[in-house]
Amino acid sequence: MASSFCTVLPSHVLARKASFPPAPSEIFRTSLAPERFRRHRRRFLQFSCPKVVRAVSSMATREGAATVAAEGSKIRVAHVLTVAGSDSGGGAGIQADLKACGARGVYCSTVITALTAQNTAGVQGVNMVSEEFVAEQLKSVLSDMHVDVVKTGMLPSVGIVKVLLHSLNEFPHLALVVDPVMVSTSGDVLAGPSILEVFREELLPRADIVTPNLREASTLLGGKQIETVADMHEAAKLLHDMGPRNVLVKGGDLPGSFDAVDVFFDGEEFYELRSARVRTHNTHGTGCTLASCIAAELAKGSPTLSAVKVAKRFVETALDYSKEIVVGDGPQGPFDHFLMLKREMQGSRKHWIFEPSRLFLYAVTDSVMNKNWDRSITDAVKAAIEGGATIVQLREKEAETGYFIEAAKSCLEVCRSHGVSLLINDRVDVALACDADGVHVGQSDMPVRVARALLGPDKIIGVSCKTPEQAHRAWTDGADYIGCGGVYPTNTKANNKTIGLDGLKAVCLASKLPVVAIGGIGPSNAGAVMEIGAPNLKGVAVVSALFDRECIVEEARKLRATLDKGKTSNS
Ligand SMILES: Nc1ncnc2c1ncn2[C@@H]1O[C@H](COP(=O)(O)OP(=O)(O)OP(=O)(O)O)[C@@H](O)[C@H]1O
Ligand SMILES: Cc1ncc(CO)c(N)n1
Ligand SMILES: [Mg+2]
Repeated sequence: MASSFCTVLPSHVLARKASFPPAPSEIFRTSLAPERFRRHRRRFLQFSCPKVVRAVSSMATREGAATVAAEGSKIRVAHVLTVAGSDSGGGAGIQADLKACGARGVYCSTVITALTAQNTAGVQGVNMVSEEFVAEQLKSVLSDMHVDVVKTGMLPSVGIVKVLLHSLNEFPHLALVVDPVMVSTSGDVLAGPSILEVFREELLPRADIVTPNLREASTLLGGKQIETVADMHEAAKLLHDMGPRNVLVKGGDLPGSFDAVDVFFDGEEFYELRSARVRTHNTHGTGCTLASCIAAELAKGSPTLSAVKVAKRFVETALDYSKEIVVGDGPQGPFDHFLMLKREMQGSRKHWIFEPSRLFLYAVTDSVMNKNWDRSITDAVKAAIEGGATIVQLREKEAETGYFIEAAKSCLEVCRSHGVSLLINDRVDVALACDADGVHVGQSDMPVRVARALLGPDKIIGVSCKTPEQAHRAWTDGADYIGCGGVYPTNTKANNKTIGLDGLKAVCLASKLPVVAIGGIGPSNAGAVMEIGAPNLKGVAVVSALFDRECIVEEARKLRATLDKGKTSNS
């Protein structure tokens, strides 16, 4: 059988590799930037079996999907090897590299050159790994794994640099990102002046990009003063003369600068990359993260300047998200690569596992009703909760997005303070923007699987179902509950088929998920609905019976009393 193998490698590697298109029915490797790959995808695919077609099609179209190759039904992922030191504090070095690659969707293997005892106060100790053992780690990884880009951080001795150069010679196709780590921001020496010569003479000429901070650029250039953006241009040019294909002089430490300015030079053009300077002490590991992100983007196939721009934006965003987090008591803290810690630490969000009993009295808001009764969404939600609602869904079909997000945030505060979950109808984007507890989708809204992929594992997803088949699908797609109806006729939804108590019962029996009944339910019939005798029917959802009434609190109390009564008589 003809075997098919295709690899998309960064454009800079393309320059070093064979021509395109490769011959069919032979093992081929080619190297294409994603733009070119997309254009040539058809030609690629005609050589490949259907499984390869599927794997390869998804890889160049999904942003951040770091697949670089398909072989039969197997998919190879973009892969960065970091050769760096460990930071016990977890903010810089190997730990930052792993997190950065993880956050950018790229696999990361590690060759550790040194162990540092380090925290937010500084570096307390360094324990170098022997040259032999660095060589052994390199051999283990490179002899077995398909690495796309090597990224270097702390290289504490000339011997270790030599060992690395030896491996790079054996694998000339590997792209190389050099972060010339020398002194930590706390002022501690991570690699002494003895390494300068081998850096200048051998490592930099091999690099696709080198990313010194101001101090490192100055040291590599024999002590040149770098105090202005103009000096950074000059330094980038002089460093480029040493042989790397591209240079990025980082200005994180540029004195008196309102922006965080980095200067990129590709040998022809200079680019000043500016971002807002985030006011924070949590900048430990920015350099390692930036270089790893660049490596990750190169591994996915980005051109170098794009990789640098994405990496810089990533660092800026992560710093902004983490500006208030506190991890240690020292002057320079780490930041959160996954943009999650702040939310967790604020303590407002409790990660409860979805508890089906929450469906008991499910209040669904309606923008038209609120307008008719001249109420804000927040006031309506407050009243429903006061009356005993156990979960709230915002169903704001007409609301403009900006207004909807603000209203949802305000409702979320109310809900959180009462331990009530808040879901958003249909609008996954709004749920994400305000960090709601989940969404409720209809059969023609965003599919549950897609919503789950966007929202992650711990958000609640409910889906409307009228039939046992839909209920089964909801389960296999990863929903948490189903909304079943309309049980009785209702004016809330035009042309909505009524399924009656029999239809509700059929869906409950077929469903492995908890069910909430909806459609024309109020205090007069809620009892009958709950009496159908399905253990997974956990509650009723109401719209008009609450929100199209003068006093929401009173109506909610009445409903709650009916439901509570049914519960006690059944137990
Ligand atoms: N406060 C800040 N706000 C925004 N961006 C910043 C800030 N500080 C640094 N950066 C950016 O972070 C990246 C890393 O630059 P920096 O000069 O901090 O590297 P570094 O000194 O090698 O970092 P470290 O040694 O702490 O890992 C650059 O793109 C820089 O512009
Ligand atoms: C291990 C290690 N590598 C790099 C840096 C630079 O931030 C650091 N502080 N520690
Ligand atoms: Mg650095």
